[in-house]
Amino acid sequence: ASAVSQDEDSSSASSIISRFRQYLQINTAQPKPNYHEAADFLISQANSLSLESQVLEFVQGKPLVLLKWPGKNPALPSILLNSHTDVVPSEHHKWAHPPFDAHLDSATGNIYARGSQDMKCVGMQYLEAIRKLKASPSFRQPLRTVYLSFVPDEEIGGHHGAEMLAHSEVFQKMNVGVVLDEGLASPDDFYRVFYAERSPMWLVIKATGPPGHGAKLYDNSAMENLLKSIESIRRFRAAQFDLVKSGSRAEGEVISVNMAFLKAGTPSPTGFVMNLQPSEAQAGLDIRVPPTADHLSLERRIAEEWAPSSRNMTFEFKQKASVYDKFGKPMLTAHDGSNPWWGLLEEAIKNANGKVGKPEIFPASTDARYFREQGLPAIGFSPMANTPILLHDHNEFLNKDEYLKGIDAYESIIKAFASFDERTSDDESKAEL
Ligand code: MET
Ligand SMILES: [Zn+2]
Ligand SMILES: [Zn+2]
Repeated sequence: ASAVSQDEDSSSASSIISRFRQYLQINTAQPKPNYHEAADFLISQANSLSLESQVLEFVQGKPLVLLKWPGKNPALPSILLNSHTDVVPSEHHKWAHPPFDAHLDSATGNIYARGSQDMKCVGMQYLEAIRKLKASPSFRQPLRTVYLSFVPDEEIGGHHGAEMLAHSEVFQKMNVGVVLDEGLASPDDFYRVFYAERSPMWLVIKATGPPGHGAKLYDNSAMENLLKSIESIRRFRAAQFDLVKSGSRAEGEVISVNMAFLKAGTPSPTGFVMNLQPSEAQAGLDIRVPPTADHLSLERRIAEEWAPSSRNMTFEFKQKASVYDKFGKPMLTAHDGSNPWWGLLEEAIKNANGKVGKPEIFPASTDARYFREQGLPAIGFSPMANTPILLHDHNEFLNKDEYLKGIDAYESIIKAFASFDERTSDDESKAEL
């Protein structure tokens, strides 16, 4: 076939979908993601698009793929399109289609795969949007440099991925002006856009107490001590949830607390010993804290009510992110006239026939916090309208037409961002230095 027909072929909807499915079929599930296969695939995509590429391995075995589309004016702050390559584990047997088959349902057009929403869709959509822009006669080269980062380990905290990137010398040199990262699907036809996120706090509380006969009623057992905490945590959780149920707060505006595990008991070959009260009991809690919440009072509550030493309890944070950036300000990206990127994004989405919802706080956590921490504006956006929210759930899917529409949205956004010619006052002060 001639070069031209090959080009036409690579831009056809079916080849776009097949590349998406190929990426989805790479098993990058935690805790043993196949990162090298994903990196090889991404580099091959970059080569087919003539993008510059490098693999950063801040931690061995955890490649971070960084792609560059150089702009005409490299002095202007660049655009960073971020996505993570890992996905959460799945209970394979509970899925209608195996999570790494990327099964395409011919009747509905739904593509079933772990990562179809979170967030291999976004990573591939960036690339497909660039493919379209490169092929479009009215836009061949961006004014600003566009970077794409495909980072490892987001699902386990991002410490060996985005966090190290954001602290690296490479990142300094990239002179990033704005970051795009993941958002959430929306069941209605409005895309969701996020200007902040809740900080993760993964807490393990542990109770100890004297062991005893299973028939004895006594005070201060480990189980009793832990249950008192759990009662208190449940009251707090219910009060926060009530604010959401009554409509007075959005999901991202309250502190959520959910139990991730309970661990106690003395194992026996048939299960657990029944007539022995254990001397230790633990609970793991996934807590999410809005950037404007009073996190000091939450920490006091943890120390005084949820794990008081007076009740023989201790606690440990498995993950605890700051709610402040490096200037000591809560991590909130401006979403008014003071941030030109916000208006550009909304307008670009509308130009691609998309509807945009009200700016929200992302209820979970993303790598965007590492960029916001550096004082950069970061916007959470995954173009998935008319889609049930299935991240981390069974049968995660994305419809192929919705995926294709998302590429149009990014084409419009990347074009607008990369062409944006006005220096913000911040850029000017940087340029003076
Ligand atoms: C604790 S890092 C965040 C991991 C994942 N994105 C979550 O929100 O659960
Ligand atoms: Zn994600
Ligand atoms: Zn996730």
